[in-house]
Amino acid sequence: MTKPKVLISDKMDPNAARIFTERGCEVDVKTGMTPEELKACIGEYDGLAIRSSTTVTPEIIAAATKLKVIGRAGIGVDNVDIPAASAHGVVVMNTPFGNSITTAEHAIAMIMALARQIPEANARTQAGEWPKSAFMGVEVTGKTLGLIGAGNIGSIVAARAQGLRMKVIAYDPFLTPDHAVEIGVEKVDLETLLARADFITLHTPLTDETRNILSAENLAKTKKGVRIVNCARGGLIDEAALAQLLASGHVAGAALDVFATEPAKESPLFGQPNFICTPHLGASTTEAQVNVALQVAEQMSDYLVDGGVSNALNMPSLSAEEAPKLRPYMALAEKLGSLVGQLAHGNLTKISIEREGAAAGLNGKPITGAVLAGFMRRYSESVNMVNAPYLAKERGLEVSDVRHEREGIYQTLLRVTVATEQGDRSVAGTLFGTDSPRLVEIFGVGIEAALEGHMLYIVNEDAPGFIGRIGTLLGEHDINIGTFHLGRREAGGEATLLLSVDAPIPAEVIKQACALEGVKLAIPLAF
Ligand SMILES: NC(=O)C1=CN([C@@H]2O[C@H](COP(=O)(O)OP(=O)(O)OC[C@H]3O[C@@H](n4cnc5c(N)ncnc54)[C@H](O)[C@@H]3O)[C@@H](O)[C@H]2O)C=CC1
Ligand SMILES: O=C(O)CCC(=O)C(=O)O
Repeated sequence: MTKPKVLISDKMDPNAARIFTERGCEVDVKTGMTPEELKACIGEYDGLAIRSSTTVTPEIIAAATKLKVIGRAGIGVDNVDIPAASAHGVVVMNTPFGNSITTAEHAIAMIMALARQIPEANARTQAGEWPKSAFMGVEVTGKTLGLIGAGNIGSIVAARAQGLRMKVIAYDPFLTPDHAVEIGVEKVDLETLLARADFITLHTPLTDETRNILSAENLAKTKKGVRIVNCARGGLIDEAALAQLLASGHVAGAALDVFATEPAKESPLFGQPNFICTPHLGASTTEAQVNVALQVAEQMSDYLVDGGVSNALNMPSLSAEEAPKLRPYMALAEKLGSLVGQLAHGNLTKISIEREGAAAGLNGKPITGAVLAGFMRRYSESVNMVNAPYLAKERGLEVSDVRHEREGIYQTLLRVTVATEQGDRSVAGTLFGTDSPRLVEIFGVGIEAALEGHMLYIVNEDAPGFIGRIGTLLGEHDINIGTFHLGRREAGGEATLLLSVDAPIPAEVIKQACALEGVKLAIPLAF
């Protein structure tokens, strides 16, 4: 088996390359590439591991014909076009906790540096000035810290700030009152935070809602003498307005680790009084970089080697422990989805997945993803579990997942039903022996078969002589029958025949099969 190939395109702790190699991947490390260089080589790789320097645009993704996973050794994924990745079936993962302590500590360091103007005092002292009377700081004890965003990093900042005896208030629409109590912060609205905070720190992702959250208008509502820290993302603050307020003295200090445009080579903020900045160093500690490198390499290898999915932003999680148990179900689910997609006609707008017996106790999302991957193949060749739910949504397909704890005849069963203009059509399957996927029912007819390779589905009048006729037709065209399965609801009604053949059946032969006496329907299938 060929090894999955991974490209590390940003500076990353060497532990990442070590883990990839140990887990059976081939690794190339190529940092500092231009977008054109990346585009030229990305087609070779199954995995791409990045930090913040590589921007993964739709053009890069379009060129990444083998790519299965993008791993961000860090938290923010605003440098990855997730909709484009999803549409191409590429999983995007991050490492949501590996650098949070480090980034929170950077924010605290910024608060302390601003309170005592340490960078400027340091520079002027080393320049031989000894400017003792030029610097009068403020204590942080007893001051109010306003957090905008109280997720992982915001919560750690809150805990550290409480240790410094600050009062912490937070604006975060998704912070529950219970969690606010748990982390010891007062939940407030943005207006209140702006009016009350002596220090403001930002800890949100950059989204349409948070972009420019500290706009000129909102900055003007802050308390005079406020100090502002941004170790989250550039674009959260109006930098020009902040520069003006620093110059006027309304804002007593600002510290930015991140800028709207990076690398920030020039800015209206540079040179303003009590302005401090660092070049996106929030996550730059030895500890954090080892954490995120190990984690991203483990996660990406889990996916490329074993199919485990964790911390994916565009796919349900599937732990490496869970993956082996779910894999046969996902194989069955994909086959049933594919079968119903090949058999049902017309405009299909509803699909339902029922899990019965043992299957009811499993993680349903990967099973649903696999059914959709099989089903959506009727519309597009390049469908997988990542892009199938997006394509289904795009087509307005209503998807439901229903669990039945009861066991029927089978100890475990998956049933996939589509709503067609002629009514509901459903197929069902189970796992046999060593987890081998088997069809057990097709459109209400009990029929037991493995869904593999090339097959032919026939509905015919249940009358003597038909098996001979179809056998003769296939034999005349040198088509060898592998397996043969029959089923019917009642004698003398309609019979269903499902057979496997060793090679694809030409369209002309299908036409002749349809013309055989008693045949109502003949559809070639492929799995
Ligand atoms: N400077 C650096 O090197 C680093 C920067 N970061 C940045 O820090 C950000 C925060 O990271 P985490 O705390 O781990 O993320 P998180 O997802 O745990 O927390 C983000 C919080 O922002 C809140 N939020 C979302 N929309 C909001 C809005 N409109 N107003 C107020 N709050 C809102 C969410 O409810 C959530 O609680 C990341 O998105 C990343 O951009 C992360 C690591 C390093
Ligand atoms: O990788 C880095 O240095 C930046 C980290 C970061 O911004 C993040 O994790 O969101």
